[in-house]
Formats: sequence, structure tokens, C-alpha cells
Amino acid sequence: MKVVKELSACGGKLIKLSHDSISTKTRMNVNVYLPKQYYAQDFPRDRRIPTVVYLSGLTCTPDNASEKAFWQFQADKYGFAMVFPDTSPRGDKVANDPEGSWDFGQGAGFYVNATQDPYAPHYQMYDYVHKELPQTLDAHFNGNGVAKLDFQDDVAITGHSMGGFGAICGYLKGYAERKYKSCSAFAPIVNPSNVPWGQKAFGGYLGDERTQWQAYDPCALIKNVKHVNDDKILIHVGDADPFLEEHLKPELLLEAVKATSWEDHVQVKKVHGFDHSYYFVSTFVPEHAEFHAKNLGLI
Ligand SMILES: N[C@@H](CCC(=O)N[C@@H](CS)C(=O)NCC(=O)O)C(=O)O
Repeated sequence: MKVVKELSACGGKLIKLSHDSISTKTRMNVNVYLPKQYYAQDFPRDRRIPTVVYLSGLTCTPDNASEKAFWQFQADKYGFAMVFPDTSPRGDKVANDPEGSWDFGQGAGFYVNATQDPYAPHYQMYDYVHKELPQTLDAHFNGNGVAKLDFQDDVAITGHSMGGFGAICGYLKGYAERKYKSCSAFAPIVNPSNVPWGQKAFGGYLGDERTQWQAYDPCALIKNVKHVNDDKILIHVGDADPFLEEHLKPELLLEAVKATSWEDHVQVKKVHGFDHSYYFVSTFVPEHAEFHAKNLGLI
């Protein structure tokens, strides 16, 4: 891993990193925010700082949320680090949307492992985000014998739109092993198999066989994952979101959990007047931060 830039932000630092990924076979960029606790001289040696992973939406790089979601203030308040991965592999040799649209291909990897050519060689974003990246960050930041940051055990996941889908999908797929201790989402695509953005992405990356799509679709996954403890998935969506009716459809997740162990454990807060932008995301980041801080045992 190479540090590209270190920027002072709030009480800590935003570290811009890049590395050669084994999963995507490309160079990947990732931003990490280290909160003020990381730099505090009196931070207890026997404690590790947990992380919140934020998966971004269509067209984003690691910079969109780093610059516009204002997670850094919350990370300092509660004492967690933030990880902002990229949304796809990139580069001249990486296949892109044949139509040149922004809802598929580079900037739109959908956090799945593609099985179809020409996408399969590089679009392995599920393995990248949920397996390779935590290990790589662990080796980079904790490789000096001082294990101060926790990228693999006490970890929460959240995301926006395509990234909200990626967060819920990763949370549910890793639920039995408690991979993530907490999950939330901003304006997520909850049922990709049944909406145009998801159908285009799953068709392209996973092929026409729709049974293959179920392995990533939150509305299918949640029916086969046994809910435990007081776990809850927190979702916000704006009622003025232009993508709400066609692509997001949060009510489909509420329908999917009816009569399952998750009934009453998925909370969708529809907020009046908010759209899909980072004005919406940043408004509700404090509530999501408090939710994750509680679930990570920080408060
Ligand atoms: N670029 C698209 C919009 C795509 C979009 O809204 N992307 C969301 C995630 S799904 C986003 O976060 N965009 C980047 C930003 O707002 O900074 C357009 O031209 O309409």
C-alpha cells in the first residue's frame, strides 16, 4: 500500500492510499480517516479503534463521501476510523458500459463478483471490499506490531444507493459469522433483481440466469438469514429522491421481512423533502454514526 496523501481533517487525518489488488487485478484507491483518538498519546494500549466502512454509490470515487458526508466529525466524537473504498476497478484495460452510461461499468461495480465476460477478470468487488481490503489495511496499519486499528473484527458497514445495497448485502452474507457488527444505509437499492439499475448490473456481471442474482439480493438473502439479538438495520431515504419509485423501493425490503425473524428489525425512515444528494446523506450521518457507535460498544 502506498500513501498518496495525508490531509489534516477535524481532529485526525484523512489518508489517501493506493494499492495493487489481487481481486481486481488493478490499482485501487481507498481513503481512510483516522480519528483524533488514533493520534492521542494517552490512548489505551490494549484497545483497538473499530472501523465503519462506507460504500459509495454510482459514479463515486473514495473522495465523494470523504469530502461531502462529514463522517470525520462523528468519527472523532465516538472514536471510530472510516474506510471509503472505490466503487469499481478502473483503467484502460477494464471493460466498461458498452452504452457509455454511468450506471454500469467503471464507477458502478455493484460490489459483486462478476462471472461474465468481459467483466469477470476485474470486477471482483465483493471479494475486494469484504475480504481483501480489510486484510490489506490491517497489514498496512498494524504491521508495525502496534495493533491499534481494527479492520476485521469490530467493524460496521454502511453505504449510499448502490453502496447501501452493497452494505446490506455484505452484512447479510456475513451475518452468520458476525462479520459486521452493525449495518445501515442511505437511500439503498434494496431489491436489485426487480429494478432497472440492478437488473442491468446483475445481468451484465452475473448473467441472465436470475437464480444467480439471489445470492446478492437483500430481499432474497434476508429470508434465509436468522436474526439474532437486538440487531437492527437502519435505513434513511428522502421522499423527494428522484430514484425512489423506480430504483430504490425500500418498501420491498419491508415486505420481504414480513413473517420472518427480521420483521420489526428493519427500520426505514422516510424523511420529508430530502433528495438523493450528499445534502441528504450528510444530514443523517450523525444519526447513523450514533447507531454504529452503540453497536460497536463505543457508547
Ligand atoms: N451522475 C448521475 C447521478 C448519479 C448519482 O446521483 N450518484 C449518486 C450515488 S447513486 C452520487 O453520490 N453521486 C456523486 C455525488 O453526488 O457526489 C446524474 O448525472 O444524474
